[in-house]
Amino acid sequence: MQFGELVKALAAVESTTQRSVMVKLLASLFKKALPEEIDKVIYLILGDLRPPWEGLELGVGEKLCLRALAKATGTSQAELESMYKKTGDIGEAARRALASSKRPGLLAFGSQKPLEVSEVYDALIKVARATGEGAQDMKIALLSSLFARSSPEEGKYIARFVVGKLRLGVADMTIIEALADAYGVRKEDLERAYHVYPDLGHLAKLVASGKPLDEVKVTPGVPVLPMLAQRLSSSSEILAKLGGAAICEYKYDGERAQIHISQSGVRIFSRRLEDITHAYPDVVKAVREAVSAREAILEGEIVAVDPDTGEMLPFQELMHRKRKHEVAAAMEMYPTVLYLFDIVYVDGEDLTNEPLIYRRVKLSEIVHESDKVQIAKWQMFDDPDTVDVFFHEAVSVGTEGLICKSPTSEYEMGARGWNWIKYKRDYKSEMIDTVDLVVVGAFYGRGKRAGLYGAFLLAAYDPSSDMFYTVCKVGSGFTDADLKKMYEILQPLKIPHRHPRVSSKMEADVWFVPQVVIEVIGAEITLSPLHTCCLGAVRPGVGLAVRFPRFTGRYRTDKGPEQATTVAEMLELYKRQKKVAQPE
Ligand SMILES: Nc1ncnc2c1ncn2[C@@H]1O[C@H](COP(=O)(O)OP(=O)(O)OP(=O)(O)O)[C@@H](O)[C@H]1O
Repeated sequence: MQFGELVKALAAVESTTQRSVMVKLLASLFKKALPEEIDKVIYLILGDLRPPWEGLELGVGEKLCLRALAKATGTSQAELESMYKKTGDIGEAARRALASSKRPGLLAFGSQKPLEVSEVYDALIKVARATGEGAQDMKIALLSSLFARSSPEEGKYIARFVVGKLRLGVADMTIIEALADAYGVRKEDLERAYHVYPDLGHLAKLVASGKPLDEVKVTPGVPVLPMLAQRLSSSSEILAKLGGAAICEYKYDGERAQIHISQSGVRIFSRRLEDITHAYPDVVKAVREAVSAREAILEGEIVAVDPDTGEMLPFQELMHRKRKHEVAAAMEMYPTVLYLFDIVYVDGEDLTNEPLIYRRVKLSEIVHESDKVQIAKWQMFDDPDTVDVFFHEAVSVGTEGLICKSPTSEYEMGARGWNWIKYKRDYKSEMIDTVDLVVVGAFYGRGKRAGLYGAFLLAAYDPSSDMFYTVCKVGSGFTDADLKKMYEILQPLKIPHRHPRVSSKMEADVWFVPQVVIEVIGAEITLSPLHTCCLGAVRPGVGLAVRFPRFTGRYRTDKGPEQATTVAEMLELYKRQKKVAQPE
């Protein structure tokens, strides 16, 4: 196909206001393409040389494009820049420059063979693949000879394409419809294939050469469209919707990761199927060590954790991974844990049609849990009250709530069905004041904190029973000096068992006589079945906990344990918290 033909179709697509006309225009263009070039036609229309998840980038900025144009047309760069500024469209600048060009040293346009789609595509691939030393000059040379051979109208689209501003508004679904129309295949079949193998160039080639779409299979290295969740706000509704029983999993607050293990190594894809492997070298390494499979596709959530305590941090802390040059530092300051919750494929076996409960078994067979790779915490329930208790536990330890799943459901690629239902809070609260809590136990530290305590179990005081009730485990906010000091002041208070005046569901590594009081602040006070403070006061079976607690740095030596924050004050603080609406 001549490139001019594609350009004519693009101009027509651009001028139409009707989506149905757009589909028709694309369909008639596709009909004219040969099977060996249809993929190139499609990639050019979509504005990416390869499916985006392959991560091939042209590496051409506006400056470079203008330099190539200057070289091809003999127009000065300053003039090109001012044309661009005036029109706001690099394509228009290219068109004008080519139209008025004297084409120095080259044949006049029209006296040479017209450009073919394949030639343009192949040249652009070369531009993309030029890397390393001399890459810039190479890219300019390749582009300028492409411009030199193109008509003004062709140059317009090439310029827009290379700087990533094609902006035709053609979406993947538009292409799917046009392909269905052009080749007489069912749109649903194409959609299904697309969920399994989201590469429209590849699929178009199959249909154009008359190959059946059911040959398209789940393939390690090629991301599948992720299964998504609906949302409901009560556990009874959720259980009813799921037929009475549900696998409930912690809903971790991090970045969704589709992890592919194949011959070519480990690759990680985001929720939007971008290749995010470069941001998580630590996850790649941990997966290699923890997963025993030659090939697999796993699904999980990458969560930032406090390097000293291993406790989960809010999602925002992952943002430090987004800039390439910051990844190494971010790995130190914000290490991650990968929580795996599904498996789509393992060693030649496509698991998408297997029930979740079976996939869960497979997952635990091939994953050997470590500090860095764990299986998402889950439990099966058929009673709304116990779901709620699990939900409060999940929130209090720093997750967003639960994802409740039908135990018998398949892995539905690309679907937001009712087999996965998220259960989050509508409101988040904000802790309005610090609290002074008593240290009743401690947990041994790891890594930098080895030999000291890594976290402490804290309690509030109840004057009516003269007992201490636990309310959080805190490891954040302590400097190295603080940790040493804590170890020293607690040493004489060590006892071989829980103090009789302490009520706790948690098992600490070390117990103390309740005496030391420290000041703590948290993100909020939540319900939690893990702690005994105000147990049953708000809901049966659950107490109160400080979520994301941290030491403020203040030792309340002025306070004895009986002057610590009381359980009644905790309840009051819980009730008086500011509620802020949770974004969807
Ligand atoms: N155990 C789990 N099972 C499935 N997803 C989980 C789990 N834990 C955390 N998640 C995350 O929760 C996301 C869905 O919920 P959420 O509402 O937070 O995300 P969203 O981007 O707003 O919605 P969605 O991804 O459904 O469009 C999943 O995409 C996944 O990243």
